[in-house]
Amino acid sequence: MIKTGQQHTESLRDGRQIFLDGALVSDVTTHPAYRGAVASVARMFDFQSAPENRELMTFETETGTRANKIWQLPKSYEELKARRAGLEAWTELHAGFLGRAPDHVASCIAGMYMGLEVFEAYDPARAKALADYYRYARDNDLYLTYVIINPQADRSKSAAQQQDPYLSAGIVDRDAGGITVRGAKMLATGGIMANEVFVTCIQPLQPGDEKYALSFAIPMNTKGLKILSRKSYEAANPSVFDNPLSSRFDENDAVLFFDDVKVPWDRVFAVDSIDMVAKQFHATPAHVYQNYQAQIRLSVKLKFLLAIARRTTEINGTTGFPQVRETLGQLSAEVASVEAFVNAMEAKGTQRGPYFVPDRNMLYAAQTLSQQLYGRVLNTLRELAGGGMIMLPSSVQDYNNPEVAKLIGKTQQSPAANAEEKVKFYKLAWDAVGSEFASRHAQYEMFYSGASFVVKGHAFRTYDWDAAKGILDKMLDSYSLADELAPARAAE
Ligand SMILES: Cc1cc2nc3c(=O)[nH]c(=O)nc-3n(C[C@H](O)[C@H](O)[C@H](O)COP(=O)(O)OP(=O)(O)OC[C@H]3O[C@@H](n4cnc5c(N)ncnc54)[C@H](O)[C@@H]3O)c2cc1C
Repeated sequence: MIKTGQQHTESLRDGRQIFLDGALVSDVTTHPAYRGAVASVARMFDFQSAPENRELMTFETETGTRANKIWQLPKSYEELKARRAGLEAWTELHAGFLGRAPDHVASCIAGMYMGLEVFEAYDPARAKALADYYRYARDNDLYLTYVIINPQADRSKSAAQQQDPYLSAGIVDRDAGGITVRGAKMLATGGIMANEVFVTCIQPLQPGDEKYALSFAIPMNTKGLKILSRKSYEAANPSVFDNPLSSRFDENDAVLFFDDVKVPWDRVFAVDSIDMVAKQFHATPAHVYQNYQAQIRLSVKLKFLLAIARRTTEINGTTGFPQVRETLGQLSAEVASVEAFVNAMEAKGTQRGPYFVPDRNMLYAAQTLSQQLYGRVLNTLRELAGGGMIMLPSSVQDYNNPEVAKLIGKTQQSPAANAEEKVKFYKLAWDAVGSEFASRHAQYEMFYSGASFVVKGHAFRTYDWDAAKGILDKMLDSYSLADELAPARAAE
């Protein structure tokens, strides 16, 4: 099934329990805190279902139906590239500002499915649940989010050692029908407008944490699932002209609380096994595929920010200054490096059984460097802009006052844009660089794939140290103290 925007939007009117500002949200699709983001996701579904995008966005499944390429299991380098083209086109619709657009968790579940034998070795019943779920989610074109982190409380203690044993979501009961889960998870980005959530734990669990070792997926309207939304930037910034990003791409992040939620066995992919919960990400292509998607998204977003940088200098008449050109050159090289990493992940990809998997170490190198890069890029944009992003009308309402509108026309001048164009551009630039929405994005890019020490740990573990060591050893082997002293000793 290939959903339209309308079909997806309707699917969200399902009685889910979202709490915002102390109240229960009755309809996420019309609520002023979320409707802009919901409409943006609807546009993505419309794009994928447009007949002219059929080849770009969809593929034929083994049963002869079409599905979005986000669910595809590439068998070759060429298929991986073709899948990337679909993901890139989709990302351009939101310029990379929907971090957990439907392609992220779909890539994770597809990656888990590519490693189905790991689940089969663990428990054939759980492997069947995963395989059935992959096909179900794909064939119903579901938008999935995930919560894979236990809530922050005392990070020096394990999940079981926290004061409240059900702070982190854990199993409280089980019977022939399934498991019952109680406790919280952070942070369901996009959870308010996803169809289902994949719940598990990616942080290393300790012996004694077995009840937190779970892996399952459930609909967002499951009884007992409470979605505790963060502050809505969209609600605070309803004008598209004033805040073109906050008003339309605030995907939201929510704490999920599982209030004795019943999960049927056919939705449970792992349980009780600390080992399997780790393996589902790292012994299958899941972690690689989900984060490969994230780097594709980031490369689109960085190109968008680079274009803002260039436009800023044109608007301000500074492009010709050598120092400014140097800054733009540096920025463009940094942005190109992320695209280069995506190409390298693909070019160095390897066959894993029937599937083609992007290179793990190239991915972790990209993640390590791009976590540091994002903040630097924002800072460079601030440096190029000066006060232009601040010297702006207070809101679109200023244009309703003829006297103020005239003064705006007089004071907003540029060699490359008229007053309205200049204001329009700088409001967008500020929303990308300096608004509360932008600040949350800086936090997102630093943390969505784990704290930096975690990501660097992956880079350390997967680097081909032997190859590097071989070069060093060859050099060391090419000389010795004995060789150096030999002529003198021979002459003695
Ligand atoms: C905007 C945003 C959206 C997110 N969306 C999602 C989502 O959709 N789904 C999801 O599951 N998660 C999501 N997350 C959570 C994200 O995965 C975590 O923030 C990330 O894994 C880091 O975990 P943490 O926040 O608990 O930080 P912590 O693990 O508490 O780390 C914070 C800092 O504490 C220090 N620290 C902590 N532990 C150690 C240690 N052992 N050794 C050394 N230093 C340490 C480091 O300085 C570290 O940077 C999101 C986070 C953000 C900010």
